[in-house]
This record gives sequence, C-alpha cells and structure tokens, in this order.
Amino acid sequence: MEVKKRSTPILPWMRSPVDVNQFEACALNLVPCLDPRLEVALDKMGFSSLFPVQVAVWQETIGPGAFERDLCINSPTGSGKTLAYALPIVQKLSTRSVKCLRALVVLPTRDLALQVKEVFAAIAPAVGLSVGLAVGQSSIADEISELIKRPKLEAGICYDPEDVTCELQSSVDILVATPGRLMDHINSTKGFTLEHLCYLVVDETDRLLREAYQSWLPTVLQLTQSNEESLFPLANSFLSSTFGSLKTIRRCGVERGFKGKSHPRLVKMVLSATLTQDPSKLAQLNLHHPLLMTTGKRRYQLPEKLESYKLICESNLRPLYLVALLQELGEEKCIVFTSSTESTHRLCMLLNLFGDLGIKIKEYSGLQRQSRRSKTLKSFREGKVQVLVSSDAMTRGMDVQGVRNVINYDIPAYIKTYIHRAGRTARAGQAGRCFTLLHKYEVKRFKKMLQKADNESVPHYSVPSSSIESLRAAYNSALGKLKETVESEASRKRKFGSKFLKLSRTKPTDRRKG
Ligand SMILES: Nc1ncnc2c1ncn2[C@@H]1O[C@H](COP(=O)(O)OP(=O)(O)OP(=O)(O)O)[C@@H](O)[C@H]1O
Repeated sequence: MEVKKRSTPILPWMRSPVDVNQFEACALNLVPCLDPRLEVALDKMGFSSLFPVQVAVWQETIGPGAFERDLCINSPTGSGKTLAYALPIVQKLSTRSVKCLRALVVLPTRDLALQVKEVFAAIAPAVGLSVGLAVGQSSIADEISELIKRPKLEAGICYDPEDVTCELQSSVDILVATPGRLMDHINSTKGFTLEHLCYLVVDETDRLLREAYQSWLPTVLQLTQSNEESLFPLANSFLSSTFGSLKTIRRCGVERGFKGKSHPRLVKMVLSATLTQDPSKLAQLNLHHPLLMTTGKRRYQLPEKLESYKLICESNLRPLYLVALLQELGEEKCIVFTSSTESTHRLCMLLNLFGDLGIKIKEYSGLQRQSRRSKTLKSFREGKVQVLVSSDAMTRGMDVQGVRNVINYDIPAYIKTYIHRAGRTARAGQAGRCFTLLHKYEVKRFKKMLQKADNESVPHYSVPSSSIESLRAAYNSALGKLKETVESEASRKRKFGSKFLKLSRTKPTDRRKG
C-alpha cells in the first residue's frame, strides 16, 4: 500500500507573498531616496540599475513604513540578493554618528563571507562606514585588532589591560561572519558586543538553520534582546560593564524595553534561493510580523536564461563522456560537481592524467586546506583555471564571473542541490547551461525532481560516439596511472599517519602546539 507523505502546513504569512516579478529593474538615478554617494559607488561597481529583487526590498526598507516587518526573501540564484540587503542597510546606517557594531551578516562558509564582505566594502566607505570580517582567515588576535579599537595610551603610562576595557570600542559598523568565528568573539573577545545591533542578516538561511553551530542563533538573539527578555543576565551585565557609557538609540531601547520588548527592535532579513517553509525551522528566527518576498508562484525557481540538458551514458563510461563534453565546451569556464570530496579528488586526478586536454583543471573541496581552496578560487576567477571539479563546497552562493557551464557529474540528490549547483551559471541575467550525466535508470527520478522547479522537459544532449571512441586509449592509460597515484598517496598517508602517531605518543605538548 502506498503511504502518503504528510505535507508540512504553510505558515499563514507565507500564503500572501510579495511577488518580485511585479517589479522592474530601475535606473540608479530613478531610485527614490538613494544617497548620491551610494549612487556613485554603485556606478563605480559597473551597476547602472537595481535588479527587481533589489527594487522590491528597497521599497520595503527605505521611506515610510521602512523595516516595519522582518523580511524573508526567496529569489533565484544570481538575482542579486546580496546587494538587495547590503544597500538599504548601508543607506540606513549612513546617518549614524557613533561607530559601533550595528549590522551583522552571517553566512555558512568563509569564501561566501569574503564575497559578501567585498560587496559591503564597495559601498559602505562611500558614506563613512567600515566593514569587518570574522571568519578565521587570520589569527584570532589579528581579527580582534581589526574589530576592536584600543584606546591610545599616553606615553610613559602603563595601563593594566583590565583597566581599559571600558574604553574598548568597535572599529566596524558592519560585520560579516561565519557562525563559528562569531561565537569565538562572543565568548572571548573583550569589547565585542551585539547590544547596539540594529540589523541581522541570515544569508543562505536554510543551510544555516540546518546546522546548530554551537547555538549561534539563540545566542545572538538573546544578546540583542532587552534585559527583561534575556536568558543570559550574566552575559548582559558583563557586556554593560565592558562597554561602559556608549549610548545608542538601540541600546537605550534595549535597556528600557517596552512591554518586555526592545524598541527599536532588531530588524531581521533572511534569504535563500530555496527558503525553507518549515514552521519549526523558521520559528528559531523569532521573526516579527514577517513579509515573504518571492519570485513567481513556484517555490523553486531556476534562472530565466538557464538551459538544462541531460546526457545519458553508461556508468563506467561517464569519465569519457565528461572529457568529450569538456572538449566541446573548449575554454569556457565550467564547474563539474560530484557527490563527495573523495570522488572530487579522484575525478580531478583522472582528468589531469588524460594527457593534454588544453584546459587547466583544478579541484575545490572541503578536504583541502582553506589557503589552497582560496588560491584555486582566485585562479578560477582570473581565468587561469578553466574547469573546477568540486564537491558541494562550491554549491551555494559562490559568484564567479563568466561561468558559462555547470556539469553534474553525479546526479544531485535533491532539487535544492540542483538549484544551487545550476545557479553557479546564468547569473545576473546572463545565459548559462547545466548538463547532468545520467544512467538510463536515473532518468525518471531526474525528471520528477526537475518538475518541482517547473522544468518539465529537459532535452537530451548527445556527444558523438566517434568522440568517445577516440578517447578510449587515453582513458585506459589514465586509469592505470590513477591506480598508481592513488596507491602512492595511500602509502604516503600511512607513513605520515604512523609518524604522527609516534610523535603524538612521545610529545603530547608539541602536538597541541602544532
Ligand atoms: N544591480 C546590479 N547590476 C548589475 N549586476 C549586479 C547587480 N546586482 C548584483 N549584480 C551581480 O549579480 C551577480 C549575482 O549577485 P548575488 O551574488 O548577490 O546573487 P544571489 O541572488 O545572492 O545569488 P545566490 O542565490 O546564488 O547566492 C553578482 O555578480 C553581482 O555582482
């Protein structure tokens, strides 16, 4: 007997969203109330107009009725969600007189946070605001010195650091952070406070809500609520004593509160191309009278100029089909997605053992060190690398100019994954293609999955059999070399592992230092 899956009830406020499709792009000089300094900054970025989602959010956040409601923005990949929240926040903070941390943007990964920081950094200085980053890219000490301003000590007078804590002040107005590093600063950085926070952005919300990351969200919400509401009275008294006398409208509101609520309240903006509708997940955000902004009627939407194709092949011939396809695509920037870090590593090695394909291919995955990943990403952005073989580390939010093609070497398990992977191309109104390599038994499942994004028919893409045949000899030789490379890697790991084990047994303190 078929068991019917119970559908999750939709929250009432989600039933009447604002449709972003009703908005049109708007030339910068026609955007109401836009600060002329920000217009110049946007112009320098090469932007001549605001995209529809940016116009829709601007309308809700600037002018009468501004930010009366928290915003939940569900708009396709590449539609410009970053600027949609960055621009109103920067414009709203442009009139602030005292520097303190007033806007916090949280993202799930370091590379994404870096990307978003660049957007803020391109506009915020134009109105005298500074932006900080807390992602663990540098040592915690370096990060603290970027984020917290120390008082200038008079020559010859030596203060005890405990005595100067009341003078500590934030060096930044806006902070872009990953949850882990944010929690490090909350727990141990003197002078780091969220008590003046006016704006909280949770980007890639569904991903961030899926993982608890040391309870970062409840902690942030508690530290920004009025004293009456706080479950952390000790934390609040610690913060008040460290921050001393700095009075902002927000802080006074938090202190006084009104019926147990702070006023002005903390404004929240949550965004994703696949925003969750799960009431229990959304409840964690404690949204105030939320307004849903979405594009079209469908829950999942692919970019307008994205073309999706399926390529059917035998499982054991997939590498051959991939190489033939890459050869057809030539030097166009392309991302190849696999289902795991392990297969990313092996596939990238195999492709590089194929002989001279005339394209530079690199790996990008969670298995690698951050420094290595950042270097690869930079080369890919600069066009020195044309093909990136990636695990799902590259799936969400990453914005690389000129990516014309995405290839799903492994079929994604969920429509959400398909949407985010495919969304690395066809961004900002550009055209792009997404190819999915399938075994014939996977075709039905793939079709069903894409129907959820209103993509009924995905045409076949065929690679001439002559191309496949001509690659067979090179493939067999590459497979042989791959076996040798994998074996030598494994023996190196074993050697390193036993050395490390010996060291860790004899010198426990050294290991901790390392
Ligand atoms: N007004 C604009 N004019 C021209 N280009 C823009 C504009 N706004 C954003 N862009 C560009 O559009 C691209 C996509 O923007 P962004 O990364 O914010 O998309 P997104 O909606 O957040 O996508 P994702 O869901 O994948 O994270 C970026 O390259 C950005 O520079």
